[in-house]
Amino acid sequence: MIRVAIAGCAGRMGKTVVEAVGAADDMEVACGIDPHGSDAAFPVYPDVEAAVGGTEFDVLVDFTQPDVVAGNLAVALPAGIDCVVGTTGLSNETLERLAQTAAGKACLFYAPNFTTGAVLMMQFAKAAAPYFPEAEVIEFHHANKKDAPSGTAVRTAQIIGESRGFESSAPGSETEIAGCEGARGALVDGVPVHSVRSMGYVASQEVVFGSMGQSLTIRHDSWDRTSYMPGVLLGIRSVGEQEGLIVGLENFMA
Ligand SMILES: NC(=O)C1=CN([C@@H]2O[C@H](COP(=O)(O)OP(=O)(O)OC[C@H]3O[C@@H](n4cnc5c(N)ncnc54)[C@H](OP(=O)(O)O)[C@@H]3O)[C@@H](O)[C@H]2O)C=CC1
Ligand SMILES: O=C(O)C1=N[C@H](C(=O)O)C[C@H](O)C1
Repeated sequence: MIRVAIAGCAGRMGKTVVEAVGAADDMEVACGIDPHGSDAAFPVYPDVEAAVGGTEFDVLVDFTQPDVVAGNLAVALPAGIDCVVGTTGLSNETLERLAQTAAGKACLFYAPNFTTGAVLMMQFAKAAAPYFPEAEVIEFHHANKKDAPSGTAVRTAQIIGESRGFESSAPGSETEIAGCEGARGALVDGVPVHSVRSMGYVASQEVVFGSMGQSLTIRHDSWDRTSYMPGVLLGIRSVGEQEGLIVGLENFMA
């Protein structure tokens, strides 16, 4: 049995992870971590330090918020606890620094998106990028999302920037004639990224490539948070055999 602690267990993703872990044959919810607690059948602690002191567990899953996750990892990793992180907003440099605190005793696995569809969208974008001088990302999320742009959009833009190997001919975030600031999006690694927030969405993204006379649009939609659960469970099952920093679910997909 893999004993799993879930940080953010009372949140939108945390609740779904509690159900998925509880339904899996090879794992159990050891405890939760959330400032408001819950009426759950497992202990819920106010912070990770209290959880480490109060309950034994093998893996910490984190779906909290950008200003919380680094503190959680700074406690769990030096204690030798493998971490599966979905919380977005941490830079690559911060992830690398935190992974080093595990000193080879634990794995830090971060996936900006746990759906297979979004991973494939990013891989298709990587393949397309060298052939199109123009690329833009439009992401659509529910109105309660705290960060913008999304972690998936940032990762997609980084992949496009790395893969295309040339400077974009897109105008970037400037317009030739001054209009409204931000109309051309935020530039991430030379790729304009546009963030839409509406109660109508869970999470969607379009990657729009262009060259003379043609465009290619790659789109992914998450309609329900259960879409992330196979990826989260795969991460929990995989980290025990790993150490150091691993970024992206593609590392574990067969
Ligand atoms: N990688 C992926 O595939 C996905 C990543 N995400 C990311 O996961 C994160 C969470 O998203 P979502 O579930 O929608 O957010 P929610 O706001 O619904 O959930 C976050 C939970 O964490 C709680 N929390 C706040 N502070 C702490 C703390 N110090 N310790 C433990 N828990 C704390 C919050 O409590 P309170 O509300 O009281 O502050 C809340 O219950 C976001 O960064 C989002 O981008 C989301 C979906 C998929
Ligand atoms: O906050 C969300 O909901 C999501 N966050 C992740 C992100 O920032 O990319 C993953 C997914 O898009 C849902």
